[in-house]
Amino acid sequence: MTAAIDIRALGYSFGSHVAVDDLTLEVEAGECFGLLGPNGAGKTTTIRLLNTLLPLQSGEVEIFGRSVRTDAMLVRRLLGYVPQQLSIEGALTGRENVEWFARLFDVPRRERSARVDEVLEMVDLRADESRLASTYSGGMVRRLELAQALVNRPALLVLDEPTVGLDPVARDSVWQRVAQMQRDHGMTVLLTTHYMEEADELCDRVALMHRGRLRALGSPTELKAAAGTGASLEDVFRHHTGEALDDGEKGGLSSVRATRRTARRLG
Ligand SMILES: Nc1ncnc2c1ncn2[C@@H]1O[C@H](COP(=O)(O)OP(=O)(O)OP(=O)(O)O)[C@@H](O)[C@H]1O
Repeated sequence: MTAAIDIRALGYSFGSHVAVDDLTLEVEAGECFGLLGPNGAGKTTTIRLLNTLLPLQSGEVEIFGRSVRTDAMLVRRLLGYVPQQLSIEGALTGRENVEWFARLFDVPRRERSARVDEVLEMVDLRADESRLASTYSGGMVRRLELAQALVNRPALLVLDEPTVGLDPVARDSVWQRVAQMQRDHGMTVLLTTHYMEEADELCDRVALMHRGRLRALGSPTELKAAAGTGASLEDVFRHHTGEALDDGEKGGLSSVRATRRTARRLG
């Protein structure tokens, strides 16, 4: 069966700095797959390579058998993407934001209105669709971004740190939506998160990245069992790298959390 994501010997450098180093990884169709690691591990670079936002330097990536190198337009049609940075427009209403994406992704004109209704329903924002997005809470903004990413009915949903900076209730609500959509639509989901307990609960398999390299790959249960009795995914990471997960660069996890917290409300 064709893999949803097939990454082979992927490498990417910013000048002399190696961000992704010989990464080989397959994600199966229908899987919820977590890419985990501290700041600077190379997760966002990997995601930007597979969603065609960065050009490949070395290695190959195929999405459902389509090469990102030669079939970039087809790959984009297969993908929904929620980036780390906010991607919604505060001066538009929630509904207008989703309509804008529907146009951008060529959802046929006569289907647009029904599709927008459908995704706003999925993320529970129908009642608030006429409010300006600048009045939304952080959790509502993230759910609106999910609706945008889903409006072209992607086979693969890619989420880069979708819940960092949100409070536990808002995080839970975003994850519940993702899990439900995956169940209901058989979508493949690739996500990055700093929240190990969530990765543990949601992901069928995870890859631990550290300094651009793959350090461990497997189901959370397998990885934890191999790291010792009672081990958590944090322990698994320490076991494979000798470092704690929040020992990354740029001030580590707390600085990213702070960044997202300030970005929580638009306007
Ligand atoms: N545009 C850029 N120019 C130079 N270096 C970059 C650039 N983008 C990323 N890097 C560097 O490449 C490495 C990998 O960064 P990347 O953003 O992929 O990591 P990450 O695992 O996603 O971390 P984070 O959670 O902070 O986004 C880091 O050392 C980072 O500083």
